[in-house]
Amino acid sequence: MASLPLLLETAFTAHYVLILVVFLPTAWHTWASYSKLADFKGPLLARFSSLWLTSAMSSKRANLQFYEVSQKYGDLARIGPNTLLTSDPEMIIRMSSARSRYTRSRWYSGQKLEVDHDNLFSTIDEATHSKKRAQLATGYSGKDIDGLEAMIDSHVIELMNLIRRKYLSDGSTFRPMDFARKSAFFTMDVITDIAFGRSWGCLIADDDVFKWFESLEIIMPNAIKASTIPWLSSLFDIPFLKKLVAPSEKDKIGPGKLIAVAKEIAQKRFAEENPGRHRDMMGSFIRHGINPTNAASEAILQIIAGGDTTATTIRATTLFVITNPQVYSTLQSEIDSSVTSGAIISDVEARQLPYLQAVIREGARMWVPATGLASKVVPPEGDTINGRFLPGGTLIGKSDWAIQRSKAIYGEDSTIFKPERWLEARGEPLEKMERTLGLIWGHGKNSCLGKNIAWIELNKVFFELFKNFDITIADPSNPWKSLNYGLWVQKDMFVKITQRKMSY
Ligand code: HEM
Repeated sequence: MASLPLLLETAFTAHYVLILVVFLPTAWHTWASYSKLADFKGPLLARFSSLWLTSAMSSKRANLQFYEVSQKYGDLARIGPNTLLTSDPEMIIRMSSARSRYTRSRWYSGQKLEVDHDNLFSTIDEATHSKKRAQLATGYSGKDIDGLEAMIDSHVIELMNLIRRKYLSDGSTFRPMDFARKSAFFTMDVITDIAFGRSWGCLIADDDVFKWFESLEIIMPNAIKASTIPWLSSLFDIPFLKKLVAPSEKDKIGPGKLIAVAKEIAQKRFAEENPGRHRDMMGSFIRHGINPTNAASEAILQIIAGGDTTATTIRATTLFVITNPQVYSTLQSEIDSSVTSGAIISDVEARQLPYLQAVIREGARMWVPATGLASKVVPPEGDTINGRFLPGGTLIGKSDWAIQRSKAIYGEDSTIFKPERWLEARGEPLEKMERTLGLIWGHGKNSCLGKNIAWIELNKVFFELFKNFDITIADPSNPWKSLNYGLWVQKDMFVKITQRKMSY
């Protein structure tokens, strides 16, 4: 039988071995990652671990957490052992300009929907990304697509018809409408029409066809968390885990259904004799050399990238307009004085209405639709910004709320909704505002390809909504549920809508 001293000695030895094998390497690793960016201030937890980022991404108000950090710790704040947050517009431009040596981080690879296949957005390799962008750019510009505007018009008409059919209130009857859901139906119908050549018909059915939005509310927060938090994203590198959580083409609803539809449509196209002859988005991609697998992936991406982002701008801008009486009446006066017929306004005409344009810009500024970190990687040789050295491999994400509420750029009243600022500013200050607002779409080699399409939708939908209807928020003390995960989950925005009398 072992003696007591021998047992104690063994226990002590094991203890030391444990310290040597586990504690010291962990301590060394923590110290090494802390000291790499010791120069940059940020929340205490963030200096040593991903815990701060994990908690921010789980808070449902990540945009505000980033904003607070930027305000407290300045232009380059530390939000993780290897992650900085920038609120400097020039830094965003520097990282994404055409010749920049900064690259896309693993955050992007978390944005793919299909387990084994990258779309444009989830592609990290710079050369592959720029080759794909070149194949897709003409289609996205709208130049290759016949009848883009007429198609968007048809969905604007469906939205107006839905309101008239089911949601018009009058003196004695209140028919509340969830504006959050219906604006998403509108953008979904437009984007599925663009991507697939036929819309999902959410507005006509007045239904969440294929339970897309229901599924998105569950999937989106987790997907964005997984791509933002380094330890979570490494978990999903394990093929078994990846397969377990990824959507399946066999699903009858949600993202799995979307993948199945996209693949079916791409297969049918490529089975045709001359698949590139169609004058629609997929036809354009095919003419520019895309293969069948990528054609399906890019159609899926359009829906993810272009549906809810545009819907967020429609909801937030509408909320700001209808809760600002002076803005509301100025906008309606401009609209009323420019109406000449019952037809849907053309994009060209809408772009000439200064107050409408100012309202859309201000709405997009106040409520940035895509607030994910979208972090870029400092090139291996490092970089020096305002005399501070950024080690190679550091991740740099963006703080949209801080950028778009900058007092230095937008003025002392930058936190309020004031479309007039776009009409009052002149010269260099206006140029700075425009350049900074442009960053809600990203910049340069990483910029949004759907900007033009989104702007056409916004122009038409606001003009027609405020031309035809008076809209008030049903419960001003609780206007909507708006949760931020990098993208937004917005719901329960109930409004009262009444018909306006037309004078044309
Ligand atoms: C208000 C509406 C929209 C906003 C604010 C928006 C914003 C953005 C942002 C911030 C990015 C990423 C930039 C980066 O990586 O740094 C992006 C990428 C992208 N967006 Fe949009 N977007 C909108 C609408 C749309 C629409 C309607 C479409 C499709 C028709 C679209 C298609 C894309 C695509 C394909 C990319 C990937 C570009 C790439 O990786 O090279 N977006 N968008």
